[in-house]
Amino acid sequence: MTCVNESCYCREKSPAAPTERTKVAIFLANLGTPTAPTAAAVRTYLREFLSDTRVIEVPRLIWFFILRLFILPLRPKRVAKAYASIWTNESPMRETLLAQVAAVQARVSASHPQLDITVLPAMSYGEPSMRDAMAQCHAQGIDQWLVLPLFPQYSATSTAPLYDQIARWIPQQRRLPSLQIIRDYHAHPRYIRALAESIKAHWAAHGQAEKLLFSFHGIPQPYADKGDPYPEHCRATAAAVVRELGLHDEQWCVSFQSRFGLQEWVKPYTDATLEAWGKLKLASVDVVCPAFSADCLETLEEIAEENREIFQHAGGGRYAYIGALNDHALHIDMMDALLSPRLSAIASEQAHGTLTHIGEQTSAQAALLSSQAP
Ligand SMILES: C=CC1=C(C)c2cc3[nH]c(cc4nc(cc5[nH]c(cc1n2)c(C)c5CCC(=O)O)C(CCC(=O)O)=C4C)c(C)c3C=C
Ligand SMILES: [Fe+2]
Ligand SMILES: [Fe+2]
Repeated sequence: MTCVNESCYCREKSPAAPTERTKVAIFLANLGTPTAPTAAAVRTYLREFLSDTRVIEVPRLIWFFILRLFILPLRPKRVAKAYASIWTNESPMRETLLAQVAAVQARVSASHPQLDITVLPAMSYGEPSMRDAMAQCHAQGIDQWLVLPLFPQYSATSTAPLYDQIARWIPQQRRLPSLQIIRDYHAHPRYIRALAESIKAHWAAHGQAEKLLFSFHGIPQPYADKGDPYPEHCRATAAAVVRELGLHDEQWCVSFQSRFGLQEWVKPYTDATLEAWGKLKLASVDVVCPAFSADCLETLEEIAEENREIFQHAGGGRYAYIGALNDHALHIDMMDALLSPRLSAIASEQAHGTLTHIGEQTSAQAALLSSQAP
């Protein structure tokens, strides 16, 4: 690999061009989903998911009994039915994650041919697991890892479990990789643009509703009170998209969906908002769910079906769900934009070995050097 800067000192002084391309792993990580739309598979999934202390902060012993006596015996049957109603050959989330992996693999391999990049699917709960993905990269001797959790807004309940899994893996290893985790991208211009364009495309095809509802997955209010920045990230995402769309205040609203358990969650609630709008005889509403990078149970069933029923039963008119970004080209562009600077830095290191890149000196440094030249 030769340096692109013709005047660079590394062209003469750097070690011989490496014969092997640096191996890089990109982990595209999402929450996880059951392996089948059956009560047994949903039980296995919920047991793992709801045993995570990041997700459930109830004291362990109390939660052990609630989970085993009430939730795992009762909930899977009902939730499996909901999964069955959205299942294709696969869980939509897993199917989309695999499509995203294939699209990102094609994109980054083309844009960084000097690197040997492997893009892998990974999930916090269920298969393919983050643990297995890490083991695979380790076995292949991949020393450069980039982790992209597909949660645009950071939450201790969604993003942090991936950090935890990596942190638990680290003490078991002797040879550790170089590691970068992209914490969030809730205000990244490419993400905002992808969302705004998907909304505009929906309006072009179906017309614009009276109101646009940004419905985000909720978290319990006490978690936010203790410092989880997630609700602020959600509001910032919505405000940025609204700026891009040029909407007035009365044309849009933020709400939070998917409550679980008895405690208070971040408000306003999506179902209560839609019921109130229905009672006000709102003629039309569009709902978009920016926290979900892939369509899943919470969008295809809860938003597209359950909440439509709530709105229209209360007296509301036309109801449309604007699908997640999934593997749309602008979403893949966004992932490429998040990854590319990091890949370029690795490629640059590969080209230069450990040398400092003096070709990138500031003009002041350059002037000083030339004035000192004999
Ligand atoms: C206290 C419980 C939960 C918190 C906190 C929570 C946060 C959270 N979740 C997502 C994204 C998804 N959650 C999904 C399903 C789901 N979520 C919970 C509970 C909490 N989530 C449960 C129990 C379930 C399973 C379904 C059910 O039993 O109701 C999904 C869908 C997965 C799928 O298979 O399709 C997603 C996606 C985020 C982003 C988040 C915090 C910000
Ligand atoms: Fe150089
Ligand atoms: Fe959830």
